[in-house]
Amino acid sequence: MPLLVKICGLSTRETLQTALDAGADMVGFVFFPPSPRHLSLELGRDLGRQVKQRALKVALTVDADDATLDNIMDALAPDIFQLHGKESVARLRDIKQRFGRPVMKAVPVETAVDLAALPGYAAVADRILFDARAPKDATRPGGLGAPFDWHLLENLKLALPYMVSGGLHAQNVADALRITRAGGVDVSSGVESAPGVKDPELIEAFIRAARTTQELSVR
Ligand SMILES: O=C(O)c1ccccc1N[C@@H]1O[C@H](COP(=O)(O)O)[C@@H](O)[C@H]1O
Repeated sequence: MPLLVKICGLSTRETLQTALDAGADMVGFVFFPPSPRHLSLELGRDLGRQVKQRALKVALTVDADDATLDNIMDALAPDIFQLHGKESVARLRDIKQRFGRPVMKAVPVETAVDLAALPGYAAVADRILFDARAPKDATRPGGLGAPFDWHLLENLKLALPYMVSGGLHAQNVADALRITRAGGVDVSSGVESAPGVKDPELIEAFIRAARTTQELSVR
């Protein structure tokens, strides 16, 4: 299976174009007001049009209600929802039924105990995204540039595609992939010069590093 590379938190036409031209498989748009990457619906609509099916459009939400998801559907027409809050298995099922889109459930990881939630989610989600558990006083549950202990996933057996995120950047993505054997990687802070400010060169370097790892592991 080819490696999936997702660049998340894009908020300008220029950096979205960089991600598309560099070959991102998924481009993520954040709809969560406390985030420095939060998009208005109008900007989401504009950026969504620019994608032109060159990558999958991912709508990142955190415990969003139906009205919010309705608005995002109308503006962005996402290919997949990334649910990054405390959404229950039942809520995942509701969202899939109501919106007819696949869902990627973010699972926060700090210790092995956090993996106990997996069987429930795996029965409904289309994909799992492992991210570092945010500190209790954090203003958001992700996008903090912090990694988790990738060795926790070393012996994972999951009959579902999964991606890894949290504190990734061009210099550590190879190690993350080697240890976790994930089918995809997702980055936000590691391709920014400041919170919410994407850096074109860092985006290109990240995608290049991830693809190089992929080529080496195929040989
Ligand atoms: O990017 C955000 O601001 C964000 C807000 C709320 C939930 C998740 C968020 N981002 C996601 O977090 C992970 C890790 O990001 P980072 O590379 O460590 O900055 C990634 O999946 C982002 O999509």
